[in-house]
Amino acid sequence: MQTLRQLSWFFRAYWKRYVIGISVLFVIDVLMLWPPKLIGDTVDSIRNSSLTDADLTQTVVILLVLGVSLYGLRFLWRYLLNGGALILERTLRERLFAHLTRMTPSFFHRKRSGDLMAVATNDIPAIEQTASTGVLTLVDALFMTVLTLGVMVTAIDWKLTLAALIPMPFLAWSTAYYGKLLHDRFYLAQEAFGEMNDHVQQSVSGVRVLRAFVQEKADIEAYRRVSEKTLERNVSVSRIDALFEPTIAIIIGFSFLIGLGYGTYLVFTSAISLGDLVAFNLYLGLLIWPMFAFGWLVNVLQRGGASHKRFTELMVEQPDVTEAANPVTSQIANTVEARHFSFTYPGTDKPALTDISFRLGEGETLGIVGRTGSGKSTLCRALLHQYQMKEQVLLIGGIPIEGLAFDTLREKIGYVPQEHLLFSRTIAENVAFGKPQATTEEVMHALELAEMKRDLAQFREGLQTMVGEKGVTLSGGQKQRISIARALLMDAGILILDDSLSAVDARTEESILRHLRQERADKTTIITAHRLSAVQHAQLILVLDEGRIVEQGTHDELMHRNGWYAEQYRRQQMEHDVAG
Ligand SMILES: Nc1ncnc2c1ncn2[C@@H]1O[C@H](COP(=O)(O)OP(=O)(O)OP(=O)(O)O)[C@@H](O)[C@H]1O
Repeated sequence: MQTLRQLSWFFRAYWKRYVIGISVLFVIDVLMLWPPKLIGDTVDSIRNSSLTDADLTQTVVILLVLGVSLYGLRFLWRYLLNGGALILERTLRERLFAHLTRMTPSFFHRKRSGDLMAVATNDIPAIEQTASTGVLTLVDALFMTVLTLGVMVTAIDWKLTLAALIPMPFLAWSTAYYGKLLHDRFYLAQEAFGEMNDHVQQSVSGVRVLRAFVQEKADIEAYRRVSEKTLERNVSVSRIDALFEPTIAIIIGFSFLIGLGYGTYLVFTSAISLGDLVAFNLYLGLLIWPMFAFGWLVNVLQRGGASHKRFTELMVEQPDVTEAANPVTSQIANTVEARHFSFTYPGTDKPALTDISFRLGEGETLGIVGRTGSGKSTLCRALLHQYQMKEQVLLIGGIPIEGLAFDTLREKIGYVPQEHLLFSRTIAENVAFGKPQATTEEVMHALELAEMKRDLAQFREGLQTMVGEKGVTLSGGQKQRISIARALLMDAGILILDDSLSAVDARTEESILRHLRQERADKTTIITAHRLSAVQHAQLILVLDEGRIVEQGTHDELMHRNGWYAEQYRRQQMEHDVAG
């Protein structure tokens, strides 16, 4: 019941649909009570030899009309109630999707993507079931039981009715008991399904690595284990499922037994007629469906409840970065500043960045270099306000980033992440992702700046070439350059290239950087790189080590300093000369 209460917002929003659907169900239930009485009376007329042709014809006509009416009405409630449940399913899915898109990276680090997908594909339909089967069984079983019992008591015999109901408390107790077990087991089964989903997702996306490391057999074995676990948990759900119906059947059987035994006695003592006994048994037959329906109701509600719990657990998660109450939305300058900025990832003890300070003027380029794991990407992501941090330490256009509207900050910064992600769409759509209204000329220009125009000529369908699963497989360098083109098309005031030139050769890197300098003369650029040639033209280069700035200055200053930068630069030049 709690699940239905939790969905009350939906029933209120679509109340007309539910009021009409439930009214139709009520009418059906009332109509269903007529045939047993008609048949009972006919039996009595046969027994008394008082049945006339006219009576029989009338009964048959009434039964036929009832049959046709029930046919139409049953279609109507199904259309209304099941249609409503499908709307609920869509609404929940849209809410979940919108919620996921608001979440910050730490959420996605904590949650497994396979499990998130399982909630969308497996739990939401279980919730949908509560709004269709759940509502139907609750309302229909309730109406049918009350109405049938009412007729049995008033039109036949109250003592017989009461006697037939003796086994019913057992039914209530057993369904409640099974229901509780089912809720817990179904929750665990859904959890295992999420885990299995996640395994498939990781194996499919990482199939190349799996093969390269000859781990197929080990992975199949690991998958077998999680699939076995899912099976075990689902079987434990099925065990309860399987107990529901036989238990209900036994209890109904007892009711029939009492009805028949005590009913026959009442016929013999002339307390009721034979026709009454026939009608009574037909009414008892009408109660079979509501009894099973109560069982299903408990089943569906418990499954829905367990799934709703999983759904809610995701929906109550709040993004750890929230927008300021009155954020700045106006135009801001392209400057970047850090004032003694330190940062520790949530859930870790060691700071990823410590006491970072620098100032970058409009039109300048900042180079960030350093050993792997020294904090370069963390600094880029911090500038994008992906994590909650101390206030007033990172400023864009002189304004602390936590005071900027999300949209203002995102429009201000173009970002090419280390892990470039292209969508299964055309090259043109991938490039114009952030600016769908871009003209073909603009897209081509961005590709030209990213040194991708020449590669495009290799593809028969040019800009319309599909990328990824359904299209061509691009090289790492090509993907990187399309990602760069995507960011360049945005023409943002600040551009962050996070190790975005690692998969292109030195000459291509050089021309891309030259294009950047020409096109973005008044705009600011931040480049992180392992190949130092990518930052040597920067006005300021920061060398990070274990999250601290250990050297800073221009290329010439750093070469003069003769530290890590100078040593790395000479080594890389030597390697380049040897390779060249
Ligand atoms: N989401 C995260 N949660 C916790 N720690 C993290 C997270 N991301 C990175 N770190 C840690 O923060 C430190 C800096 O990582 P970061 O990715 O910024 O380094 P990097 O200099 O960009 O490395 P690379 O050159 O290999 O890309 C590392 O010790 C890393 O393990």
